[in-house]
Amino acid sequence: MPKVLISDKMDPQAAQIFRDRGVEVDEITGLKPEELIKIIGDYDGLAIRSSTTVTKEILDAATNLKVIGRAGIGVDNVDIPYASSRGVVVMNTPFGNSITTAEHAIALMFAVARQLPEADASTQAGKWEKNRFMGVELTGKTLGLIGAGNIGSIVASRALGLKMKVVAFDPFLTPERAIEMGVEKVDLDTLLARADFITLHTPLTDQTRNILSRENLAKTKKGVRIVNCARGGLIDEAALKEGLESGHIAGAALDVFAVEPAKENALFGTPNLVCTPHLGASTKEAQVNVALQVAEQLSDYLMTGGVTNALNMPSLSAEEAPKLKPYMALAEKLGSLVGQLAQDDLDNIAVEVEGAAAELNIKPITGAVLAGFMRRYSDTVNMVNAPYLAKERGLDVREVRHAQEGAYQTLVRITVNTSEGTRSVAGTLFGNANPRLVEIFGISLEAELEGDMLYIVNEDAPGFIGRVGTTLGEAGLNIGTFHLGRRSAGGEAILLLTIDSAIPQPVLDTISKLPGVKRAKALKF
Ligand SMILES: NC(=O)c1ccc[n+]([C@@H]2O[C@H](COP(=O)([O-])OP(=O)(O)OC[C@H]3O[C@@H](n4cnc5c(N)ncnc54)[C@H](O)[C@@H]3O)[C@@H](O)[C@H]2O)c1
Ligand SMILES: O=C(O)[C@H](O)COP(=O)(O)O
Repeated sequence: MPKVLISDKMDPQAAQIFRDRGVEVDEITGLKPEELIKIIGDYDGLAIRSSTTVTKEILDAATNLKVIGRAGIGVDNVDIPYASSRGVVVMNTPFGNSITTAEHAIALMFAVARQLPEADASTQAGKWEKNRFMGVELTGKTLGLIGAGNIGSIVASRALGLKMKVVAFDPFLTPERAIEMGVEKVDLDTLLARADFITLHTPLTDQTRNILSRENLAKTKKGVRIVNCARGGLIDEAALKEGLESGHIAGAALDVFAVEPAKENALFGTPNLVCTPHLGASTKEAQVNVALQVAEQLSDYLMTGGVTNALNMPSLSAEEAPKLKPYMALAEKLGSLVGQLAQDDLDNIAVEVEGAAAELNIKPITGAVLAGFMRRYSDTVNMVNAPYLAKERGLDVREVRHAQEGAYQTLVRITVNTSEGTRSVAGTLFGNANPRLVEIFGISLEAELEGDMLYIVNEDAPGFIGRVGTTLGEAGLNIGTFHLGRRSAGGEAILLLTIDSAIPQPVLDTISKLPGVKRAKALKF
């Protein structure tokens, strides 16, 4: 039974879903990194929010870990490249808390426009400072959205409802989508010059880090108010403090900070600053959503192989997974066959699907081909890290679909260009379930790729098969299955045998020296 650790506070329904789906679950929150390192080796899955940081050291200790699920959106607390290189799938729940977070951004915008926290504190202190708090209306003001994805677009729709004008800077926002959202797409400098309010809704990346830098803050309109409900590193906090103190920035509301938990921060106490402790996603509704989603996604992956919302692997729905599984088994075997037989250090591989296979999601099939193929370089390759390792090695991967059926109702073919020319192998599924090799280097040959196998390329000649049988027999090796194909009578032939045990090198050497043998190789599947 797979085992999952929930290491951050999560709605209790998550644990219940794991149990209902046959996954063992432990909930241990507040662990220090060294404590997590000690126990993580026991788990197949890890469910987190933003408090657990998944570092290289934790991943190195996570010897059984297959999947990390983030109950929320931001995954900047997970070393995704390293998780990928270790074959660990990383998933998030990209929509579960978007409305809640957008509402928090709007709430902060009102709070900063009307100085609500300070007015509240003053009133409850008995001061009745009616003349101290003079706010601004949102109606008619320009909101500058930096990032117009899921949350940004919800903020835009709410702001339009409040009769604001919305301009958006997002390099990936298409003009059509901008029109659909009712916003004006602008460049960053235009946004900075025109916005009365700026809200941030991008992930923290190398491109967005410090997007509101000192230089960019200086380009904002005097009296601008800034709301950050995305990630702390997006704003230069020291420059923001100076802007607030000088009065150039009329107010700022921050839910997120460069260093969290932000128990101390130079910004605290600055005038016209409103702060919340990373509460963007903290509503009952959002927490139920993300907890249910993450538990379902992790259970699906661990129990059925279904992949949803993965950041480092193509999606594979729980409905698709059973259909694709036999194809992935076939693809992995074909990839492994090519990897074992390739004599060159290949820099290209093409995956072609034909007939029924062409109607399926090709990405998992390609992932499986690469996993099989890349095993020639490393034993720890799987579908998650294979595409990354392939990219690292500069392997050019091509995918081709042929909707038309050929000789087989469904076919997967792998082709590589080698120094000796183009080579391809192909396989099909018998009964939609059983992977079979059907062609190897232009020769028709049907075989199951299973266990220890012996591959021989020879000149077709009388008595050859007998000599191979005798050599194996004399070495005490039992032939399980026997498959033969040839280009033409007397031409090049391929012999593929399953042997009940591994083939010792001296036996292979003897076979290689038999008359007519061009190549003999032991294979393992
Ligand atoms: N405060 C919270 O509790 C809380 C809750 C949920 C999400 N978040 C954070 O909010 C942010 C946005 O989440 P989302 O769901 O809208 O993400 P999203 O992926 O749907 O949208 C992000 C948008 O940013 C845009 N973008 C990327 N690079 C950019 C750049 N250089 N300049 C401008 N735009 C750029 C993308 O094109 C995309 O449209 C994330 O950082 C997420 O972690 C915070
Ligand atoms: O990216 C997110 O989903 C938010 O930052 C929420 O973080 P939390 O789950 O720690 O509240």
